[in-house]
Amino acid sequence: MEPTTARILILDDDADVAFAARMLLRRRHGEVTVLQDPARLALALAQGVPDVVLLDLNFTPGRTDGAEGLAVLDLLRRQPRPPAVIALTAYADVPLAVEALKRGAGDFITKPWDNARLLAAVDAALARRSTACVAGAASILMGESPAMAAVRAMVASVGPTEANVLVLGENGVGKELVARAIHAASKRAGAAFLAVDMGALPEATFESELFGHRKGSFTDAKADRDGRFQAARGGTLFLDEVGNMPLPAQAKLLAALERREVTPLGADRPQAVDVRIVSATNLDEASLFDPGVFRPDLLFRLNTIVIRVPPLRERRGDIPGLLRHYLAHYEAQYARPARALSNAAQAALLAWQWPGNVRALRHACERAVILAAGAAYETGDFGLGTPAVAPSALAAPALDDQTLGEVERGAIAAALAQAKGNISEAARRLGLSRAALYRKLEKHGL
Ligand SMILES: Nc1ncnc2c1ncn2[C@@H]1O[C@H](COP(=O)(O)OP(=O)(O)OP(=O)(O)O)[C@@H](O)[C@H]1O
Repeated sequence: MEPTTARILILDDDADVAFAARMLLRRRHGEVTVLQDPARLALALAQGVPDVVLLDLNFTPGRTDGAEGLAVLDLLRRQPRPPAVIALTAYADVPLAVEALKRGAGDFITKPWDNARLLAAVDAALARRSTACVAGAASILMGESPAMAAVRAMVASVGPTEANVLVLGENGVGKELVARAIHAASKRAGAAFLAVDMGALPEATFESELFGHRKGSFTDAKADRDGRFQAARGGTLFLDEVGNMPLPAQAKLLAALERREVTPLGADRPQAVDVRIVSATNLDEASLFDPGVFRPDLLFRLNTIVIRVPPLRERRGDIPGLLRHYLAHYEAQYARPARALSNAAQAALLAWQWPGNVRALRHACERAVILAAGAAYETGDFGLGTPAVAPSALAAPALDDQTLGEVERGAIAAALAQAKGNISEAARRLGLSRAALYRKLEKHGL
């Protein structure tokens, strides 16, 4: 797999830990640097702000209060374009990790980590980093269309309640932004918002990830560990891609939601949980109501309120505003001159089907800002690509005539067709994380 161009910084005083993380991440990412002394961070930042920082919260041996790490986190968050931060904590330190989440870290990993989990966390951080920049802006959910106004009105009215909300919509329509907006409008806004990709949780570790475990409950359980339900205590747990969970996992989630308590693996007593559940899926409603795909009793628990976010092609009135917003955003980010849209480009972008919705529009704007060379943005700068490939055209062509890129494009298109457009499922078939698959979809204009 080709490495990404992401810049990753590991801040950890433990040389062995930093070395292990660097070796692992270097296989997948372009630039991975290590700093063992936080005093040298200012100098490192002056040379460029990384995309992701893995931040140990305690540097001085013997210190466990996390004050040093939290101070570094504040410094990172004050950067003009702050990096995504993944806090590294000792296994017993979940309260400290939660404090880091409240102060702007995007995720946390407990040491010793699971390699697959660390790689997935970095991928997710890279994908979310851009969202976080927008989330910081005043207008989180942009769009002048009546459909978006209705979504915002729903968010404003259900946000302050404790009702569970299910957000429905295709990939890239803004479901996670809606979930964040609900959290921001709720009484829990000061506590953590924790997103979990339910479609990507392996069945074997599902319970321990969500509900935690006790030392010795399985071979690798070297210490007690809280799960996501405990970590989001007092806040909002965002169950993303909830429609992609296998049925046995659905039963376990249902039991936790019904009883409002979870039992960590190996524990003899359940623990009460205090989380508000917002979930999202890109399943169409026919599949969602198919008991062979999704348990009706679980659906009943999750969908107290349903918010449907329509695809961008059904609210084209939002396109001009989103284009203006993201072009200006990337012009500022890449220090590029402000350009107007040519009339032809404006017409083409308005007419485009946007199969990847707002995410694709956003990436198209980034690409145009980087590539544009003329006085105005032209259609070609946006790399709209060819319309979706028909599944019938996906029979594998002879390898001899193809470049590696074409083979990759074909494999991705075939996996998407087999997964009926379900991104998590296609990513699983390809052995990629969702974030990595999104990057490849952009690259190939799919
Ligand atoms: N209304 C909006 N205003 C501004 N930006 C938006 C809007 N909707 C989506 N975006 C941007 O589009 C991208 C995708 O949004 P988001 O991750 O919320 O979509 P999603 O529906 O949760 O996607 P997926 O189903 O793939 O998880 C993000 O970068 C987000 O900032």
